[in-house]
Amino acid sequence: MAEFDKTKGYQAQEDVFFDDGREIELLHFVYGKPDIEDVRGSPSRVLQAIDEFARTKKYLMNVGEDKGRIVTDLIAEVKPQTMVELGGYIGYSCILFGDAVRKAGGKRYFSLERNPEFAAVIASLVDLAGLSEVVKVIVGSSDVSIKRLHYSGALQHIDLMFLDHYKPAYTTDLKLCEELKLVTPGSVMAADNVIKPGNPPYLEYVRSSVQEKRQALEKSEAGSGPDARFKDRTANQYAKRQGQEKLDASVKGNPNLVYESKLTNSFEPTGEPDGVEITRCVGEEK
Ligand SMILES: C[S@@+](CC[C@H](N)C(=O)[O-])C[C@H]1O[C@@H](n2cnc3c(N)ncnc32)[C@H](O)[C@@H]1O
Repeated sequence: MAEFDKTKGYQAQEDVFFDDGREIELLHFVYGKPDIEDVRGSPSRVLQAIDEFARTKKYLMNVGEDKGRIVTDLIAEVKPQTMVELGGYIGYSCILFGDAVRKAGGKRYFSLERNPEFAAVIASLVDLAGLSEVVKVIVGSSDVSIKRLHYSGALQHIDLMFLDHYKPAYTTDLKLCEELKLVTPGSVMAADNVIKPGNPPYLEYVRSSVQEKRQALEKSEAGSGPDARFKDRTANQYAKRQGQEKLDASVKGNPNLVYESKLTNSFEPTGEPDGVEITRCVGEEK
């Protein structure tokens, strides 16, 4: 693994590091650039402007360049027709990966974002980047949006999914996608932040054999709260807007799907170690 380039480090993450007005400040920063007309229509220039804000003004919880490259390489390999991201924030991953999907010949990038203010920021920056034909921003909780997109026929299969939202929801949303047959053999998942802050229940699930998953399902007593292995800070990250989060404990998934899963180590844009778990669905046992 290459070293982290300290000259590119984001500002340090504060105690309150989002939803304090900085997302709108970012919009003013980007649209106030003297060369804004050269930025228009250029995904890489929009990303540069976002990075500049996060390096010189305030931290932003973006995937960043290093982990971003892991996923853009994956997009070039998988060539997804349809890619879904869970958690869009201000649109960094959406612009980086939506552009990569378009370059790889793909048709659709769905960005699912629960906070309507953040979703509006994503839509504005996606438009600025000239990606509105490929990217659809979907406002709402990921599980509700996945179901609606599925039942409306707008989403029939997920070729590649980037998980980067409420950490305890990674496993329940993956299981939901399995149940709806959106994730089938051939689907690939890339999960962010599996080192920082970490996601033991998700890693356990995607690294389990079919046999282990069937056994776990038989003795499953999952409640609607987050798994106790998450730290309070992670479990309550969105409490300001959401209060006590509830997860759908009735979602069983499809334990018969065979996964091959591997961690790629990398860095947060601040330079802290993190990793992306890449999981390939390679078959289904009957
Ligand atoms: C780490 S940020 C996403 C960063 C983004 N993927 C990037 O790299 O540019 C997580 C985002 O997920 C959103 N989020 C959290 N839980 C969600 C849920 N259940 N459904 C949809 N969005 C959610 C938050 O509002 C936040 O904007």
